[in-house]
Amino acid sequence: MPAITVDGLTKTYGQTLALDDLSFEVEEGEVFGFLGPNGAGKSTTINVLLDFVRPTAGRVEVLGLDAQTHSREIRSRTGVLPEGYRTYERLTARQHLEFAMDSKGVDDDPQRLLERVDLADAIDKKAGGYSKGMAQRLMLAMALVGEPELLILDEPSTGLDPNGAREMREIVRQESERGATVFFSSHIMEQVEAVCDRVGILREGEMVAVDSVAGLRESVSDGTVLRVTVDRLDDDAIEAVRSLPDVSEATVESEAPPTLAVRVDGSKTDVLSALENQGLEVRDFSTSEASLEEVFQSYTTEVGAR
Ligand SMILES: Nc1ncnc2c1ncn2[C@@H]1O[C@H](COP(=O)(O)OP(=O)(O)OP(=O)(O)O)[C@@H](O)[C@H]1O
Repeated sequence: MPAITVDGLTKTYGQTLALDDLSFEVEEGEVFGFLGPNGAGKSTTINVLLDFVRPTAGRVEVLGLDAQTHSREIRSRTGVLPEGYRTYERLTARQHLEFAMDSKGVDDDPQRLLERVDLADAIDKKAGGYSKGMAQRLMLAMALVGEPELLILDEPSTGLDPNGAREMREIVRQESERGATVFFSSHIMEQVEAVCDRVGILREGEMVAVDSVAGLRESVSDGTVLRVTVDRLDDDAIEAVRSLPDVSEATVESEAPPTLAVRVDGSKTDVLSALENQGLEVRDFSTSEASLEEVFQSYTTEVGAR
């Protein structure tokens, strides 16, 4: 049984089509990264999973239960870090966790939970004095209460410094080892690389790719990127490269030294020949695997859209 099933999910807000016939599954025990640029529909999807938002059409199941008719049970078995959630200024970390335990009807150890997120020192301090990163750590600890079967984290690295982001990844890994399914959204590709079994890329309410990070790289990397330094830049030469059948993209990467970045699926020599045939001198070239940023761009920008 998948931990999450989204089938033909559509959500409109007035004239805005936030989700457009979206379908995907997250397997039990999987760490699934849900990626997409701002406004792609990530939070809307998460809000439907938790029944904070009602779908316009489609079916959504979480832990095998209908998200609308069984939202209470789903929430009691799920740890959630919602986007834009605010802490209560006058409550301490301990009180926040006690509140989370009460509302879930479970027992847990606030000290142990706060140690995991490196906030144990602040256990009896009021959240009003917390930095953004501390508040985010506290909210993560609240999501971990009661060893949930499923963790749904909306942009969990928001407000965290690089150390905090690393610790967050470590916690995701530990939770996964314990057997939990983890579903988290991000608009930063690099954050998902280290921890995700699979990644889904959302664009304008549609899933444009679902695969492992390696699989995504490969799919773009028909997308090996060839970097060619030439003696000068020339529009006709760039056009000639673009028109080659194996080239999906050719852009000017730098003016000095004049360098082109060419995404090429087949023969690289064809690219070099095309430039030379246009009277350019090739001074240097190198190839590289598609970076994660390029993968993300390739799937989510107008120009690079596949
Ligand atoms: N309550 C709402 N009322 C009207 N429009 C909304 C509402 N919530 C979201 N939208 C619109 O739905 C679309 C998807 O938004 P959503 O917040 O789900 O995207 P997101 O991928 O989570 O973005 P971000 O990375 O910026 O958080 C956007 O066009 C947004 O403006």
